[in-house]
Amino acid sequence: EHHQWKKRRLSQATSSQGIREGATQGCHLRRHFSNNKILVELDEASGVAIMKLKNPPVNSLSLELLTEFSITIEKLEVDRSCRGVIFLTSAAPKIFSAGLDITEMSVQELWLLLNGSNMVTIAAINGSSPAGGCLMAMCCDFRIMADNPKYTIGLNETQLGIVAPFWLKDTITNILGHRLTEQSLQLGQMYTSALKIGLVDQLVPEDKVQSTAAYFLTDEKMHEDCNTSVVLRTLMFKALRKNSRVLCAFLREECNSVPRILSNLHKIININIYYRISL
Ligand SMILES: CCCCC/C=C/C(=O)SCCNC(=O)CCNC(=O)[C@H](O)C(C)(C)COP(=O)(O)OP(=O)(O)OC[C@H]1O[C@@H](n2cnc3c(N)ncnc32)[C@H](O)[C@@H]1OP(=O)(O)O
Repeated sequence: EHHQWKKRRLSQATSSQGIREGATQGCHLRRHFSNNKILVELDEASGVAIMKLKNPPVNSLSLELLTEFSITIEKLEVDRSCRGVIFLTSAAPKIFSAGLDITEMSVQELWLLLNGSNMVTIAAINGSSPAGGCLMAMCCDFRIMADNPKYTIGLNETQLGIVAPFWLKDTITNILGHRLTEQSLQLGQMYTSALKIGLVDQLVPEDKVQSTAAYFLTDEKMHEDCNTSVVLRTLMFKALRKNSRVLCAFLREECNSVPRILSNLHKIININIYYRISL
């Protein structure tokens, strides 16, 4: 299975299909990376990359999508004009992702990539998000979801007869805590009230999901959050997850220079770039 994935990945990387420079819109230079299943729009002025899944009808995580996902993340990781933010969202209405395409490959590579990423990642969940769709969102640093009672999110693996592996359990435990995770996995529960249990960070009207994700990076949001930038918060997260002393020391050093950082968002962005390089 892994061999098949590697083979596909290699052939797609070498064919390099669909990478093109986009047009200038106003004074903002936008670059579009596009392949069959993933659309990326990178705004060079803000350094914000929006990554859209487009695998109709339900955005299932097929082998092809997962392969393109890996290639895209790797490209963004090394792209200096991407200042570390992805809004992961769906190009289709109503469904964020139906999860793994059951007939195909493991989703573990996606988990490794998103968890190991040095970029700030935000899931803009604009529809239902069962199983692998939920996993993908949980691997992001923040989750913004459309406020629509028809949309559910959760790990329904048990209902499908799949035993959740330890890494999936650990991911949800980090977010929900131990007891709620047990309940959630035992029942294979899908939630309509994901905010209440903390599975998502914010519910917003459907047409505001993407703009709210974008707002996370602004100075206003930083001031709202007690003058703590999203980048520093994310560094803290990642340091905790990786439990790395080096990373914690680096974070402490950056926190000491907060007043200097606060005055200028670009400095924060530079820190993030430095952080990425220094790992
Ligand atoms: C050990 C490793 C752990 C990894 C953890 C991850 C595991 C997984 O992700 S397993 C997959 C779990 N996914 C689900 O349980 C989703 C099941 N689907 C749904 O709940 C719904 O389809 C929906 C809410 C996503 C969408 O509902 P709706 O808009 O009503 O659309 P339909 O149900 O009519 O579906 C349209 C079409 O899409 C096909 N489809 C749905 N889900 C998947 C899928 N996961 N993979 C492939 N195809 C899927 C569905 O069969 C329909 O096809 P047609 O009948 O041919 O139109």
